[in-house]
Amino acid sequence: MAQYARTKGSIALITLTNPPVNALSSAVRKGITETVSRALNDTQVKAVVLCGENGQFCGGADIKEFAKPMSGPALVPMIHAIEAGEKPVVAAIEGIALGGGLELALGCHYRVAHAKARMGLPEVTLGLLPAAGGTQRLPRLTGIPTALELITTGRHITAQEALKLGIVDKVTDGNVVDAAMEMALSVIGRPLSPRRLSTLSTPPLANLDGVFEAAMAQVKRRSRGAMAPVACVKAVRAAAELPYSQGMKRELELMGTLMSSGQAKALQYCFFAQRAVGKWSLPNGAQWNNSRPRDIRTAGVIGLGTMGRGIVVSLVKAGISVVAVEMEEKQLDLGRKEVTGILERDAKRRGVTAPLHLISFALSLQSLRGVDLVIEAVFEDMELKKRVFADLSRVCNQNTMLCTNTSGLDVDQIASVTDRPPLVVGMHFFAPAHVMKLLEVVCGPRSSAEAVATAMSLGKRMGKVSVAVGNCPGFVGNRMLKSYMDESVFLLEEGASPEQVDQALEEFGFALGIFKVGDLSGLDVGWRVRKSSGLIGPDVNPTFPSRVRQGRRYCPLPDLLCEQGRWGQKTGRGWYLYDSAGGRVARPDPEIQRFLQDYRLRYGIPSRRISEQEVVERCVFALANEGFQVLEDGMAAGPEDIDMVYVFGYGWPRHRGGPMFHAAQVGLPRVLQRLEFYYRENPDIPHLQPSALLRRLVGAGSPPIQQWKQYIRSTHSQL
Ligand SMILES: C[C@H](O)[C@H](C)C(=O)SCCNC(=O)CCNC(=O)[C@H](O)C(C)(C)COP(=O)([O-])OP(=O)([O-])OC[C@H]1O[C@@H](n2cnc3c(N)ncnc32)[C@H](O)[C@@H]1OP(=O)([O-])[O-]
Repeated sequence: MAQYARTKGSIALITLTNPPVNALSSAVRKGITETVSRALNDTQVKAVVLCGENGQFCGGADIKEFAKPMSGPALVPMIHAIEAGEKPVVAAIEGIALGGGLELALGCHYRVAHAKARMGLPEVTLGLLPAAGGTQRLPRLTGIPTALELITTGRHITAQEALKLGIVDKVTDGNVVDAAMEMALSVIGRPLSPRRLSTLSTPPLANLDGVFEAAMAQVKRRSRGAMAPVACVKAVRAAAELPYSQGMKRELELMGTLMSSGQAKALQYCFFAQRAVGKWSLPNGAQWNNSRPRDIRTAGVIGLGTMGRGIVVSLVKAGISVVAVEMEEKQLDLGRKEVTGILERDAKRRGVTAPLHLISFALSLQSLRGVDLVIEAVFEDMELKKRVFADLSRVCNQNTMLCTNTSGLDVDQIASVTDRPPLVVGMHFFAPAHVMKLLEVVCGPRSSAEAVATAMSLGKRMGKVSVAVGNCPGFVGNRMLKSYMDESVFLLEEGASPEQVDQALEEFGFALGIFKVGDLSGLDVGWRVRKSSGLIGPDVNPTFPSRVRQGRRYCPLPDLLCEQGRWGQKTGRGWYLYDSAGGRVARPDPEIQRFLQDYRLRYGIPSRRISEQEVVERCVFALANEGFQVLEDGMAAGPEDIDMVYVFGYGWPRHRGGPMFHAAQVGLPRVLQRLEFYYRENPDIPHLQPSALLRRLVGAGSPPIQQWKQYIRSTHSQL
């Protein structure tokens, strides 16, 4: 919808009205087409100002319409009518001008932006490209290199940067519509052809081939199999080599290859899933829009190890004052140095002052008496955590919320030693905590709606994607990861090599294969967890460790590596070899090949050729199968929650949507059939046995993922 008004005598003011972001739905496109035609034909009107309602210019095409057949006026001719019109049109950009919204503004003859406005062409993050002339007009305005960078990254830029790049003509701190009116009045009568971007030639560029080859190499390296960035480079190249009309044909052609692709569907699913997980609900009816979060102004963090430091930095960057506690002087000084260093480097990068005034460091829990919320990040040991929570319960004010950063221990057990179980939740951050976007908010059976609401909104303030999950061993992410990791080592037993498995998973789209991830995070971490869970103990024969533990198949390979001091990067050798302890570059280790051959011989395991398909299917389908079990156990509210955990916490390739979305895209009958096949081959691996929910969904004709919740029969949901 677009409103029309004539103001200042000769200016037509067209206002986009489609809350919350004035997306260019078919109704809005119809409204713009009609009002622009009215303004161009109204003899009283000398110029036009285009703006958006509610302090937002335009969030681009309506993503919700992509799944439906196209209706209403098309964007390209709509924008062309504005540009070709004989009256100057000024875009008044407030809030956001993104995607089709910026393309609309690029079709205008002048652009005025409010100082706080943000602009960009983020289509690539939706698996698409700017298909309303953005790939042809932007290069003509900014030149090729800038257009390539903005279109292949999809990043948002500030009004100041847009002014510097020549994308906007003026930036104002005042009322942007007034400023646009002023500009409109000032340009009446001036020639418009120099302002029609489509008629301009793209600024010439030396070494054109070199620039595009480098850009293509970079997007291929960065996007690990994603199609859209590659298509974006090709579309911008058309702007450099072809006249506008042919360039537009190329843009449309390339958009056609993306629009119906599985990747675009996956990325658009992620867009809405990321917003859906914020709309949490609990079995007792409490939910995101009926539970008031507390306003957290002060926080305490206990334990300044790797996790604690990252959590302090994230809290401070969210403007919260923090008391950072560490029991030992040496550890406290180390933590202070690290935290201050990270904040200063970050502030330098952003050209601001580091908010060091928001942090204080202390050696005693007493200093946490008055804070609103405490996050505990001490060593992953239940007894230690219980001692800390019992002390906190004594020291902190009655209303202080107590949160644990445990990565898998029972939150309710920790809560049980306090005087306030309803105010205890898990806030499970991912390393490095000031970088990784995922936050698992673990709802214990006694956690109150207020506590969950507070943790979820605090996560959002810290720039995290907060996902509410149930309290079970490993919660959602680590619980599912166990099946994936187990499958990867079982494949080594049967004949694969770490490089082969990692290569298959990296080609699938993971940033790093599972064995490189193991070496990065330290193989000794999992070793300690297996010891504390009783999987490894004095009863295990050290020379011929059993391959059956707790009644299921077990692979002792990782334990045998750790016993040899192969802990990964930190010791310079793990599944791979590194130049030195702490080395980062992984090289295949011939010793590992020999070690695996000896191991198979010793256990009489026939080695066989394992295909890339089998590697991916067994790892990724095992993950999804456990995901179905997590849903059935009520530990995640829906498939979106699981998928966002994996996209934001475990490096799952975003252009594949997430383990559950991927299973839906492959086709649930196929996933079921493959799992049945692998389970028949390996009856001693229970996590390959297809989950009841998967069977039920296939039985119901594989309904779309958005309807899966109806088929979940969780008897004891926690969410
Ligand atoms: C031809 C052309 O070349 C092509 C093809 C295109 O143009 S493709 C489209 C390109 N445009 C984009 O990629 C911009 C996408 N949007 C955003 O990045 C963000 O939304 C935001 C604008 C920066 C605001 O962030 P926010 O944090 O303040 O609020 P929110 O929670 O995110 O959003 C508030 C509500 O608005 C909904 N929403 C936002 N943008 C939307 C859009 N473009 N279409 C439909 N709905 C949208 C969103 O789902 C949520 O709904 P609900 O959950 O409340 O029901």
